[in-house]
Amino acid sequence: MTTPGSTAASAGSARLLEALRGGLIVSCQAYPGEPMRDPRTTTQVAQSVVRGGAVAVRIESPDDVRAVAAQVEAPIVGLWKVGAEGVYITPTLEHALAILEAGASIVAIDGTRRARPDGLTLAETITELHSRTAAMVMADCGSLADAEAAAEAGADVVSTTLSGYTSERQPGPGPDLDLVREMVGSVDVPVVAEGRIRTPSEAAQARQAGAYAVCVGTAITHPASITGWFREAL
Ligand SMILES: CC(=O)N[C@H](C=O)[C@@H](O)[C@H](O)[C@H](O)COP(=O)(O)O
Repeated sequence: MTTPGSTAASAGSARLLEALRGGLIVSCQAYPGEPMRDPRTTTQVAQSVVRGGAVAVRIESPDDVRAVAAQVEAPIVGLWKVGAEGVYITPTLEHALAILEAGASIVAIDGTRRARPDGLTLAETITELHSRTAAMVMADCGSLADAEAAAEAGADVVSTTLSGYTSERQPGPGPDLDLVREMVGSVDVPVVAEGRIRTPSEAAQARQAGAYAVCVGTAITHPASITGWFREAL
């Protein structure tokens, strides 16, 4: 049954999706122990990428989401990484709720078919998030089968974020454009191309492959990696 609250939530989601259509989402993340891992720095990076035309920012951890939400009007795709192996991207319902509470309007969660640490299924997690909040859920997937299962489980958006980082697909040097094409051809929710997009030309190719929006992180916001690419070329 549709309630007034759910109608308002779906109108908000439709507006948000429209704002993302064809746009660039920039992931602004610094990893534990790195010099730039500071909510104030993340906020300045987020402000800079919005100035450059990002339609949304992807921000990790409650502290960073809270800091960015206070200063940046662009929508936040929030996530919380717990560890770096297995199910580590917003692994539980509680992590997802904390990220939304901090100010994200979309929560990115592990969208693979692997067992989750809190014992909930992906479908149960998404159902709870939809019933308790007005937020949209982005499922970070590693394969076509993940994306199909995530869309079936109620994800509002699916992404290629985990391609090459689970056992299902080999990581290439660049983005997994084949997976973008496969997902676009198979699921009826928006597909975000994310992962190893290094150049404007690759971002454009992802759009041509059918991506609804394109998310770039390292190539824009991680100076240590970018410096390494240049150093290696010399
Ligand atoms: C696999 C994983 O944990 N990806 C993370 C997800 O938030 C980030 O470390 C990436 O920077 C992000 O996906 C953007 O990708 P790229 O930095 O390649 O443009």
